[in-house]
Amino acid sequence: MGSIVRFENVGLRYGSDGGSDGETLSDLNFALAPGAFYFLTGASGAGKTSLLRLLYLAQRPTRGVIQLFDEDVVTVPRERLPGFRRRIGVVFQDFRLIPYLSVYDNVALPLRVAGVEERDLDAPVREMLAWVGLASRSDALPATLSGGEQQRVAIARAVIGRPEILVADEPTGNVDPEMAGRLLHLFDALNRLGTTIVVATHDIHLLSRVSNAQTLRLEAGRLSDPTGALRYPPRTGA
Ligand SMILES: Nc1ncnc2c1ncn2[C@@H]1O[C@H](COP(=O)(O)OP(=O)(O)OP(=O)(O)O)[C@@H](O)[C@H]1O
Repeated sequence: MGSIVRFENVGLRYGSDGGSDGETLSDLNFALAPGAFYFLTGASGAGKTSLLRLLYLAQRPTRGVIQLFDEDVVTVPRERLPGFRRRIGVVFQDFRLIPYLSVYDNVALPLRVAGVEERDLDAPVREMLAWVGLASRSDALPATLSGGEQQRVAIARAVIGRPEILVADEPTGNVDPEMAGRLLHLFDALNRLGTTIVVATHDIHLLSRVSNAQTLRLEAGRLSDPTGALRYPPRTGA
């Protein structure tokens, strides 16, 4: 125990070209503490999305060890990956809402996939829609929503299954500062319920808006540690 995510000597290279220095991500060594809030910052192209894709198991590293929930997820059999993915909520940079499903059905989707009975769906879905301020838009199709509203649907869908980790890639990228503040407030509230949060952003103004957040910074595929977040968290129960 002690960490919920652990990267050891992780590197990622896309394709087969490039020499030994052709990696997109290099020498990543860090651990994330359960229940903590992290911002991942860095310039465009620094590798933020790539690191998040490793974290939510959309991409395997070229080298190194990645542990989630104290298990090695690089060598784990493929059929076990969905079980890990269900424990991680993802807010994609481009939302990825299902265009032909209503707001309600988009948010209900993870519960339906997890086999929750229809009669048990309604209350949590309506509660979540109210939480993100979209109770009155539940029948709308995504294309009829504003960018900020779509972003909130994406967030509701990511958190409805009560993931242990929430990963969000530029979740305030398309909204005005007021909406960005509201979305961060949602993440903060979720964090207070115990969810570990990782938010990638190149908007450094966001960083000061969550009082207990730590910052990880990527520069050309390597992590630096402005707030000391990378120090391995103390092991409990020692
Ligand atoms: N599927 C891919 N195949 C090849 N190269 C890729 C792929 N995805 C990303 N890259 C490259 O990896 C580097 C890092 O990209 P990444 O999207 O991870 O950066 P980022 O920090 O998230 O950028 P942004 O803030 O612009 O989203 C870039 O040079 C990009 O071109």
